[in-house]
Amino acid sequence: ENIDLKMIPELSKCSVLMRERSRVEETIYNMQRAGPGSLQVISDFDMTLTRFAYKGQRVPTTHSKYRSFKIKKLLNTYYPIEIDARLSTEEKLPLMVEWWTKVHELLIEQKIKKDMLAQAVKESRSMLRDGYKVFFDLLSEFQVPLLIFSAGIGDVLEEVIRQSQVFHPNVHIISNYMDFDHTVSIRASFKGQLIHTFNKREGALSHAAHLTELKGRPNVLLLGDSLGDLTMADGVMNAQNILTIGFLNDQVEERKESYVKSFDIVLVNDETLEIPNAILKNILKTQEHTHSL
Ligand SMILES: Nc1ccn([C@@H]2O[C@H](COP(=O)(O)O)[C@@H](O)[C@H]2O)c(=O)n1
Repeated sequence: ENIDLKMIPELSKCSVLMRERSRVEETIYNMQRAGPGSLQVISDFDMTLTRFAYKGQRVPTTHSKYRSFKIKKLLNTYYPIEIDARLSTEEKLPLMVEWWTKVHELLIEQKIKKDMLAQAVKESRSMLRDGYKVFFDLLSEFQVPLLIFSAGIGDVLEEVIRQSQVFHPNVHIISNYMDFDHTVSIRASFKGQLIHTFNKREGALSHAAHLTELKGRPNVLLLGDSLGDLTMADGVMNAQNILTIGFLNDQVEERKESYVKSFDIVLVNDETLEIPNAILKNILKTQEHTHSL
């Protein structure tokens, strides 16, 4: 027994691609039956919860809030490598570590002050995707944990969602955090193990797997914009139903095939959270699960 996807008319839009429609139907149906208590949402941040572009211009990522000429130069060198469909993940890995390490060093050199962070975010052009409020508020209302798993900068990410007034208690974050040292001079280094686009599996196993708030929730809605994001649910114990949604923001023709092969639902050049919201409303607002109790 499956749900009828006509119940979610948004999925018929031409920007929505599905490899196996019946699998999507079955997974949403299973999630609906199991109800909110079985669900967790795991999402990437930059270019997944935030917009990729606005009015033809790239929206800054958490790293680029502190944009300097050198950081921009690194972005121009390494971002094309990150999204190059002709390179394997193995080939990209050392280059990603190199990129993140260099940028973190540059950020440390900038001697960022913790109390200047809020102002920096306020002045930046950071933008969550349209529909973000519905997304965050809905998950909060139904007490569904949202794990934001980001290779960006945690302190900046937190400030973006705080200023957007959606940093609800059900939000949990795994990211790269700056280590502010207030005792000597205010100086920043980074805490813990580096997270980049293609090592999220390690973070999922070492951190996400131990978050008590996520335990006993075998159904996962996963949102990402990179193939590396697909490993974010690898730490989920006894997973039952995983529905993956991939935002294909850039290099669309070159990457379409691999995205459709890898994600259950692919959203092409969609700057909104309309589709995840429609699916969540269907899963959470249906009365089905109450009948099955
Ligand atoms: N110096 C850098 C390094 C990375 N990025 C981009 O940020 C994204 C990582 O954050 P997620 O929340 O998406 O995990 C990554 O995809 C890079 O493109 C950057 O802008 N500058």
